[in-house]
Amino acid sequence: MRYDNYIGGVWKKPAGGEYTPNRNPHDPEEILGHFAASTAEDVREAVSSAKKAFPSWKKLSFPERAAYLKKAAEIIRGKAGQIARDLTREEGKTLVEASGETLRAVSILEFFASEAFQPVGEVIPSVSEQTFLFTKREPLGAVGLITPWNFPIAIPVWKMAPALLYGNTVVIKPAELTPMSVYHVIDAFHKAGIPKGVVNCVFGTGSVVGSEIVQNSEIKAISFTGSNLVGRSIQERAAMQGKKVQLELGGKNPLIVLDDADLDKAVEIAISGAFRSTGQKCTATSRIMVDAKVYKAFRDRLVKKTKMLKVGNPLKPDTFMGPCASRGQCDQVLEMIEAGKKEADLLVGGEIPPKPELVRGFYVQPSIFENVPRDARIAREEIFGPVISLFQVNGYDEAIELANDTFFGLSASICTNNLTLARRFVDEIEAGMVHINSETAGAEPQAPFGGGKGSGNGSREQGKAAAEFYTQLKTVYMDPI
Ligand SMILES: NC(=O)c1ccc[n+]([C@@H]2O[C@H](COP(=O)([O-])OP(=O)(O)OC[C@H]3O[C@@H](n4cnc5c(N)ncnc54)[C@H](O)[C@@H]3O)[C@@H](O)[C@H]2O)c1
Ligand SMILES: O=CCCC(=O)C(=O)O
Repeated sequence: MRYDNYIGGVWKKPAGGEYTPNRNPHDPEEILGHFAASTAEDVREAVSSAKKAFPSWKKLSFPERAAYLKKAAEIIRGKAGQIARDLTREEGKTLVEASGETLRAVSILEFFASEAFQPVGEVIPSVSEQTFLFTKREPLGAVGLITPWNFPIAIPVWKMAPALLYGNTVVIKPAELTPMSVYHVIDAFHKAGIPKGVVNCVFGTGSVVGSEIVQNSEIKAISFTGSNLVGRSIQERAAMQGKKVQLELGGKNPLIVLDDADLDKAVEIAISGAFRSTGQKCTATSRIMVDAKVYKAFRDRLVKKTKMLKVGNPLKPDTFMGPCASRGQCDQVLEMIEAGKKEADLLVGGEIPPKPELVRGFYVQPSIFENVPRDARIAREEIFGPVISLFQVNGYDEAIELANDTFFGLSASICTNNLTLARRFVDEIEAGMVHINSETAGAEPQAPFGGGKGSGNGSREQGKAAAEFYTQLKTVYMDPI
């Protein structure tokens, strides 16, 4: 089946008439559908339809706009089973995770719909007793949303929901690898009766569709999640035009295990944080610093549990870890593992799983290295795959110093019962999101999401923080005549 762009409230064929197959990473022979391979002309049409729809969308009340979010949430919930299956088939994460992500998209829509009933702006005391001084938040206009493949429904929704609630119109470009999940979201908004032009979706490549969104002067702001390289180039291009930009980039997230930690719990936290979604989360655990007093006990339990993880077809209920999302991603992970073998000691994994039923898919074993030098590539570069580097440290001070010795600053975790050290960790770790006795991955829609250092540009998504990006403040001095 062919899937077209959604522009001005209708499904439209791409100007060039070209389509790209969407393949299942478990078995790339299986094609989910053919998606529009759009041109810059398609983007310009989408932007002009978003621009046209903006004045009347902006005029609706918050609850009126929120009603469309609520309706779209109901529609997605109603077919969550089918959407999750498609998500697994196009991205490769397990069905359990895909179902969780689909329902998370529903929660995000519901959260932002509920924000319609929260105060926006503030009343400020004026020096004049006559003056009513207040701020209001106004939408920016047509905004461009560029999303990655690793959370193919949650990330698009966590950008669309606040953008729309605060009165912006949207042009979204999903990742080439995972267009189906966004198709389901757009279809839900269409069925919810969203006014024409408020939501527009253009499928296609970053270099054509993404680039046109970035450079189009009618796009007032860009929210981007993806790689560092692309994000920084978007920032540069957008800055030249004075556009607002939000960047969510990579991570190299540390987990510290102190000598008083519950080791079984710490192992669970490490495995879930590092290997779920095949390690393809910006928040995945990738470096683990373990106190020397418990290093051997922790390492042995971690390796034993990792050997027991079931890697395989992500649609099967007993599978723990599916394939990488693409051949390119898999090759990149294998290349980093090969680099690791030269730099450190491999404890487990390190290969393509030797199972005949997996040879067509993009599979790699969950892998753990130890004796990793701190300047090794596997210690410094984002791998975006199921690979852990273990470090033996002497106490908290060495652990925190090593944890902070990275270009990135997205998420971090510590396992300890020591309140004093947990508190120090909160203050001293250079990360946007901090976990005590829970894994580095995971996010709730009502809390701000984002990182510092190389992981972004300081902007935060979700929660009340989302309003900062999708609105501008207007300060009003109101006096009687
Ligand atoms: N911090 C976060 O919240 C977060 C979340 C998910 C993924 N990521 C990061 O994303 C990366 C993996 O995702 P990816 O491979 O999809 O990243 P990517 O940067 O290649 O692509 C992200 C999006 O940008 C588009 N794009 C590519 N080139 C473009 C260009 N020149 N102009 C405009 N758009 C362009 C792509 O088509 C895609 O839609 C990882 O590095 C990961 O850490 C970060
Ligand atoms: O990959 C980035 C998003 C991470 C996330 O949503 C999670 O950890 O749950």
